[in-house]
Amino acid sequence: MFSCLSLLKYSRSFRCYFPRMFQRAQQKNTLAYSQAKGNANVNRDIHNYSSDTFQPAVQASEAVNLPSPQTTAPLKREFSNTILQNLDENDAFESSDPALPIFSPTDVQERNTPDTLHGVYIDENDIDDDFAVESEINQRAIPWSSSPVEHTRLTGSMIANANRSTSTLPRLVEEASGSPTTQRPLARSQKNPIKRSRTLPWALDPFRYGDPTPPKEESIKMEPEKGYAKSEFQKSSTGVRSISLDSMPKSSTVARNGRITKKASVSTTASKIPVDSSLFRTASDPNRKRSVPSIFLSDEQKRILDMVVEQQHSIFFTGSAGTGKSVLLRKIIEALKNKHRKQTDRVAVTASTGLAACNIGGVTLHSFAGAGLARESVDFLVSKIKKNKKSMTRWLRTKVLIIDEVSMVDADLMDKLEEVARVIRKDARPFGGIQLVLTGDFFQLPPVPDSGKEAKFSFESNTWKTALDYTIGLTHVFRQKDEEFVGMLNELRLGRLSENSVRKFRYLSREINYADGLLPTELFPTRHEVERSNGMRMQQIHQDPLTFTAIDSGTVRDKEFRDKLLQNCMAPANLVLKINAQVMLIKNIDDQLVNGSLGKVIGFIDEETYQMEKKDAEMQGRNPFEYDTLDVLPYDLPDVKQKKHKLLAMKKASSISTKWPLVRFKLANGGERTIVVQRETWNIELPNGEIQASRSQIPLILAYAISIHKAQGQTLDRVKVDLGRVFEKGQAYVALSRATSQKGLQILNFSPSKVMAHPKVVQFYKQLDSVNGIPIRNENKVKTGPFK
Ligand SMILES: Nc1ncnc2c1ncn2[C@@H]1O[C@H](COP(=O)(O)OP(=O)(O)OP(=O)(O)O)[C@@H](O)[C@H]1O
Ligand SMILES: [Mg+2]
Repeated sequence: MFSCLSLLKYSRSFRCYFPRMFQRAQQKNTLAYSQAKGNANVNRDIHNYSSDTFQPAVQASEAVNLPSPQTTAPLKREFSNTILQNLDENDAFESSDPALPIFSPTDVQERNTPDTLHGVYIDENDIDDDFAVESEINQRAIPWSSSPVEHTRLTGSMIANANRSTSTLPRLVEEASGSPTTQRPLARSQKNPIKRSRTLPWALDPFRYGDPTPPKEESIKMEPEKGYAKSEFQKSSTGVRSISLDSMPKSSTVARNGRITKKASVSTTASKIPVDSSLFRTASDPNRKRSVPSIFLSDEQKRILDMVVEQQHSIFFTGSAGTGKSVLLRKIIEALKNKHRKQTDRVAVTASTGLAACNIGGVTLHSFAGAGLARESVDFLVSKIKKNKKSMTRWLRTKVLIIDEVSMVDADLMDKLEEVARVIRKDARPFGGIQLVLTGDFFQLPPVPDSGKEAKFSFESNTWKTALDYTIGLTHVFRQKDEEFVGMLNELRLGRLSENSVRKFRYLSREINYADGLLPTELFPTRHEVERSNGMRMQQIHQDPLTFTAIDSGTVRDKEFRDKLLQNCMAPANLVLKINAQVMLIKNIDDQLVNGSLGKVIGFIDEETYQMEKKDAEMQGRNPFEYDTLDVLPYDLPDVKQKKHKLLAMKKASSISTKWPLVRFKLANGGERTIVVQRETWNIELPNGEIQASRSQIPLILAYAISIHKAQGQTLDRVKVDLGRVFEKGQAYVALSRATSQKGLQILNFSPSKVMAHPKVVQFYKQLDSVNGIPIRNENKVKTGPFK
């Protein structure tokens, strides 16, 4: 009788005639599932934060009686909540008040408008379905461009703009993708049943824990291939069931012996690269390396890649700043898109904030969901999504949902979207069977709460317990090579500093004089301070400014709305440069010139002048542009006739041609390279390939100052941080962990009270740690237990 009823409940006609009841039954089902899962999860999870990194710091802090975060927390919490309640995501860490990060009542009111509180989101009704797809025209690649051809592809209205301008950019058109077709909800493959075990038996890093000094040899031998090993559950002394990654089945793609060569790694190549004597590398240069730096994933990164792509597990991977989360995420996206290359809309690339989304070429989680700010009930959100074909299709087609910077996603949003997914996809499994790939570091910037509410971290959501198969931590810090500095940053991360570290951080207040004259980038908590600092520096340069205006395009035609989407983009709408201005590259160009590279504008140049100088230099056997500014060029020529000819040619060329900044970059190895910097593209792209908004701009920003919010994710060789106005938990850690070394870091107003870790986060990571203990590591071999 009971089973007959159950059958009836799930039959098609039952669904048709009693949809609410069906929905409730599904929810009940999942709730039961969640409860069972939740219980199982008491014993859950992984860790990576061995007591090596946690405990000594804590004890040391207690020993010297430093103010703990707990003692200062209530005041700060109140303070930061006041601010956070009234901010949108872009302004969350950037007050408009120069003195203090507090807002005036009008500011608060303005910022409190519903559509700004959660930053950018897409109202699907704003998108024109009938956006005309333009055909491919003139694919001529520019031979002297500093940009890879694929970065100069134009879309939509960009083409019209580009055609109107005198730009010599190649007129390429993105191949437009058609609207996705609605399909039946697809469940996750039955071949990959969801494993509900929690693990964190992570390999301790050979560099950090085995031998503190990196091996001298050219290559570092990683674990030998073990092939497919049976998943092996082990019981720790605390009764925790853990599964070792080492015993996870490995696919052939990543099970191969991982050999990381120093040469291949960005972080280790620098000292080996000779000073670039050719200075110019143009598209026609055979030696020119294109695209992003070639990075070989470490063994732990490869395993996560495998677990996501081949084994299709739902995963949260974390790790301290600089452990390569973003590098790994980009590889995961690439691999998943390749895997689903015929149906790329199966992979939804999203991030909690517009800035993070723009950095990975995705959309915000809100935009993906198509549920606006998602403050309403699940029923309301479901009906809203159902009314919009595009949103509906997205929910039905998505197989993998990637969320970057998940530390800034609120728990309530997570739970709502999880339920929405189940209801819309008519699939009672967590998140309607969508595979989740989450990444971020909860010790960095926290979620922005709704007005009047306290923000809850996503790890506090029910979804966290039910939808994730594994929580995995990356342990090897790539950004800093100095073990001592890594240790100090770890203590900072936890908000517990030893006396020794406090002394060392205080010592870093000293002035640093850089022989080459390039100044460190200053990081500030508020946007106002950033603008003031950059403005002041630019004023001191007595040169004519040149403004580079971004060419924006995309399927969103409403300019205001598109601007809003793009306001989080690292590339500004208007870039004002002057000769001698200090700039920072915001895209990876090749192995040497990467996001964060510092340089100085030495001139503005058009193609003809560039080619002419290159030719002259070749003929004279010298390096082209070996002068401080372009002004000296013609006068340096020995022959008067030649000089005159050149001046005339330059005049002619400059009157008709677009000029680009010629920038002399400082390389990590101490050398220099001078390149012409051309436009690159940033896209805000929906899973179906539709580019909602696109910005084509010179990949440079003024490097005198940037906000801590914008610096999140960056790697910087020269940094100056004033902690005087830091007001949010995680801010000091985010700011200081951008630096690659103590040598290139100056800290003003350091105080242990500025170092605040959220107690819930400390607890979250501590729990993970104390549940599973430390995996024992023996040489290069990872042991699966027993755990302490
Ligand atoms: N496998 C690798 N080999 C060599 N270098 C790497 C590797 N992975 C990451 N890196 C380098 O380490 C630095 C930090 O990487 P990444 O920005 O991905 O770290 P992250 O964990 O995302 O840091 P954050 O939390 O600060 O955003 C970058 O310079 C990156 O190029
Ligand atoms: Mg990152």
